[in-house]
Formats: sequence, C-alpha cells, structure tokens
Amino acid sequence: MSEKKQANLCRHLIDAATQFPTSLAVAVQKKRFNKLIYQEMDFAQLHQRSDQIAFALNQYGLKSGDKAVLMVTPSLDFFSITFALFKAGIVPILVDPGMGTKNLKQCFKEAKPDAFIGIPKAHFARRLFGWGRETIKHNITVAGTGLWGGIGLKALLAKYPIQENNYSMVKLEDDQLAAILFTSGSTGTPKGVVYSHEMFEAQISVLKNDYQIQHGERDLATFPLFSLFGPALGMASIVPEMDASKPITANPEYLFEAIQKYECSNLFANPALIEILGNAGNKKGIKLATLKRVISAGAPATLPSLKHFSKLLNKGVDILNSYGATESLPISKIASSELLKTEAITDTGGGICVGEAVENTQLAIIKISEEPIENWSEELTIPAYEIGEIVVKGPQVSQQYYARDNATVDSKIADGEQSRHRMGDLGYLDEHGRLWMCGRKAHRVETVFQDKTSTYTSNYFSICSERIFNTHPAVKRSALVGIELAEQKTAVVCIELLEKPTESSLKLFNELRFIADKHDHTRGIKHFLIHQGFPMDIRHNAKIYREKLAVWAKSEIKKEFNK
Ligand SMILES: Nc1ncnc2c1ncn2[C@@H]1O[C@H](COP(=O)(O)OP(=O)(O)OP(=O)(O)O)[C@@H](O)[C@H]1O
Repeated sequence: MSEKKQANLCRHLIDAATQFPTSLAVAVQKKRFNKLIYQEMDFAQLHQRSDQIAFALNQYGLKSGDKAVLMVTPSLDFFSITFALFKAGIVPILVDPGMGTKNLKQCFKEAKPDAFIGIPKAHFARRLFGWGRETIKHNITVAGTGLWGGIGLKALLAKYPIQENNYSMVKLEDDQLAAILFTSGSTGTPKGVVYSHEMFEAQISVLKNDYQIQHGERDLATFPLFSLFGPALGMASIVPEMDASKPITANPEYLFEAIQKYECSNLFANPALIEILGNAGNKKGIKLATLKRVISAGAPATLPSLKHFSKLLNKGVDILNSYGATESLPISKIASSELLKTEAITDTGGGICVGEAVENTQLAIIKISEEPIENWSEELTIPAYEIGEIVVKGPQVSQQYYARDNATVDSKIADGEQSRHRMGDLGYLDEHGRLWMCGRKAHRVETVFQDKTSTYTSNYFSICSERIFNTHPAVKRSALVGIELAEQKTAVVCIELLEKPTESSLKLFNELRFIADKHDHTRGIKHFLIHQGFPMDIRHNAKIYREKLAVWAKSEIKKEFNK
C-alpha cells in the first residue's frame, strides 16, 4: 500500500543542498556575441531559489494540486521553477514543443491547466492559438515582462519575497498525481502520461543502481527531462546552447566545448545527436576523454553510428542504449560493446537487442491483439523467441493516461496493486531474458493474399524487415508501410538512397527483391519505391511518420499501375 503523504522527489535536492551546498548543480551555456558564456548555480542556490519561487507562486494564488504548463527553455530558471512546482505540489504539464501547434492545443484542452509559465515566445503562441483559454487563470512570463497578460517572474519574486528561507515543502501520497508528461505522438495524438513521485523515485533509483551515477558527476544534459534528474542525483547538469526539441540542429562544437570545460563524466543524448557528434568529432579528431558513460535513449540506435561515436571515447567506455517510453522510463538497457555483437542477428531480421530489464522491472510478451485486456494472467505470455507485444511491470510504470480513459483501458492490464503497461511495441525475449524490439504494433503489416485455392498470410514487422534492406550498400534507410491494393493489404518498402541514383532503379529493386526472398522476415515483399526524404519527427530524426508515407506510397504505386 502507498505510504501516506510522504513523497516528494525534492527531498533529494534538499539532501544535496545540506550535504554539499557549494557543489555545482547546474551550468547553462549561452551564446553571446560569438562567445560562449556560462551561468552557474550550486545546490544551495537551487534549493533557495526554488523555495522563493514556490512561496511566491502560492502567494500569487497557485496551490497544491493546480496544474501549470511549463514552456521554458532549459536555463537556470527552468530548473528553479520545476523544483519550485514540485515543492509546492503544483503539477507541471510538460510538452514537447516540436509536436506542432495543433497537437499542443489538444494537449492543453485535455490537461486543463490552471496556469501557464513560459518564455515570451510561448506566451505569444498561447495567445495566437488560444491554448488553454478555457481554464488558465494565471500567466507567468519567464525572461520577460508581464506584457502577456500575467506577471513576469522577476516582478512576482519582488512582490512576494519569502521572509525566512523555510518553505515548507508539500508532501504527497506515493501514487498521487505529481506531473503530466506528454508522449511525442508518433502513433497518433500525444497522450498525457500521469507521473507520481513514486515513479520519479524509481527512476532515480535505477539511475543510481543500474547506471551507477554518483554524486559529484557532471552530465552534459541534452534532454530537459533527464537534466532534471541531475540535481536529484547530486550530479551537475551542464546544459548546452541548443534547441532541445530539435537536437539535430545542435552545433557539435558547442557541446564539445561544454564537455571539455566541465570535464563531464556523463553524456545523455538521443541516437540522432550521437550520430551528429560522432561525425563531427571524427572529422576533427576529437577525444572526449572525461566521459565515463554515455546514455542513448528515445529511439532505436543505429549500429554504424554507435561504432563511429565510440571512436571519440576512451577504451572501455560504453554507450548504454536504453529502451523505454514516456509511460515507463527506462525499461531495459544494453551496453554498446554487447550490442555490437548482435549486429548479424539484426541485419538478418532478428530485431534490435534492447538488453535486460532494469531493477524491479518485469518483462513479458503477449500475443498481438488490439483488444483490451482487463486482468493479467501468466497464461497470456508466449514462449521465448515468439514475437508479440511487450508488456512491462515495475515502480516506474505509469498507471494511467490523463483524461484519456480509452487509451488507459487499451494499454493497462490490472495485476494486483499495480497495472502492467502494454507498450504498443512488438518484440521477443531470448533464452537469456534479453529483450529484442521488432517495431511498433501499429506499424506491422499483415497481408492476406487469396487465390482460387488458398489463403496466404504474412506478418511483416518494421524493424526486422527494414534492417535487412538497410544492409544494401545503396540504401540509407528504409520504411515499411502497408497499403490497400485491389482490396488486399500489401507491404511496400520505401527507400532513401545514400546517393543520387545514377542508373534506373529497376536493378536496385531486383536486388532488394532477391534480398527479401532470402529472409523469413521479408519473404514476399515485392514493392519498392524511392523516396527523396522521409517525413521524420524532428526530435529523434529516427521515428518515421509512416501514416503520411503510406498515403504517398499508395499514390505512387497507383501511378505505376496506370502506366
Ligand atoms: N532503445 C530503443 N530502441 C528501439 N525503440 C525505442 C528505444 N527507445 C524508445 N523507443 C521507441 O520509442 C517509443 C517511446 O517514445 P515516446 O514515449 O516518446 O512516444 P512515442 O511512441 O514517440 O509517441 P506516441 O506513444 O504518442 O505514439 C517506444 O515505445 C519505442 O517504440
């Protein structure tokens, strides 16, 4: 049973501020007139400033249980405000601005925020698009004035100064709503994931025990949510000058400088950024000798880019590839040295190995289905090596979506006090208990072919089949989509080429058909199309918008048939 009203992850910040008040907690890199400058804050300052903000927010009328959209770029204020919200029991609503204005509007409609805390640009968009118009009562502008209809943070703090620094932090029940984090929406409208302090505590514990993060470390934090864990672990978060919602636009030089200046021991980055840093670093012969650990998360890793990036690291330093989702972060991990040994399996259709479960986490695979499952039973599990839907149970697993009862019913399975979460991802477990990821459930293509005498069915999985075609030397990446053709579901593979084609694509397609026929996971795939540049998510540059691609593929195939 959950303990009564004891939970607040800020207890870790208070511990750090007591034990090592003058250690660096946050450093933010900024570009000013062609120069990189740094703003810093120690643990005592972060604790004090978040107390001041929490107090002022309460005086301004915000109370525990209220919800506040937070659209502030990573900065000293971002850290202070986030910890202030947690201290005051105000629920931060965190969205990825990269998801687009239409999705954002829908998120705010569902989350019903009471307050909006943002930089001027965010307030401008709020007013322009009418975000949260129905419910927002308080507006606070960070790094700007109250021109936007509310109050500036500076003015707020001047108006309500805390008397003595003794803000009494709100404590919640373990499973009470602490934050709402929206998914990135690669398979539909983003969903608000309900976070509790118990989930945050479990994540902190995994970072300490599975990832061995220790007090005194310094992390180059390229992802805002992860950067918040730094101070909770006694680790300094070094935030580089970059747009965190578009990591692929980051300037590698800035990141290298920050790592070197602060002698960072940890780097947290998504696979797209790892690729960019690897390319730039190898060109310049850079060595990142202080890094002891690199954590890659958020999207499937590509093995060539891991190999490339590893050349910048000291011998023996691993890139830890983490698998998880907003609903459960992390679930499993595998070190690059292990992952590279699995390359041959991936290249022949065996999926990507995402490693073993992190502490206190149970993995299971169930039969693929779209039907809700009310109650868990061990009988639902299927044997090792059989591909099905990945199901996860553990203290870091969110128990529900916010205001999305249908999505909750579709993805949670009651199992005692905790629900299991259906990941919407397909995969299998091997005999060592390692998890292999085969693609998203929504991206599988089930084809049925009927002739006069028989019916033939084939199931194609995105990661399994694409990694096979990606081995062709001309292919940069590929994307499997399903289209209706003559009333039959047909698998089509779209191809992005490494270089502009010099000859007819007929030869390439024949070679790809030959490859397809050699492997169980691709046998029967006959349709290929060349695409100039897939529609991708801007955060990861790894998640292909297949729904859009399928519409394009259908029209292209039709054109070919009509020729
Ligand atoms: N290491 C990894 N290897 C392979 N896939 C990964 C890895 N890490 C994350 N993923 C993919 O990313 C998904 C989680 O992403 P996220 O929580 O941002 O939401 P989303 O799936 O992009 O959005 P939505 O759920 O709204 O469609 C996982 O379910 C999985 O498909």
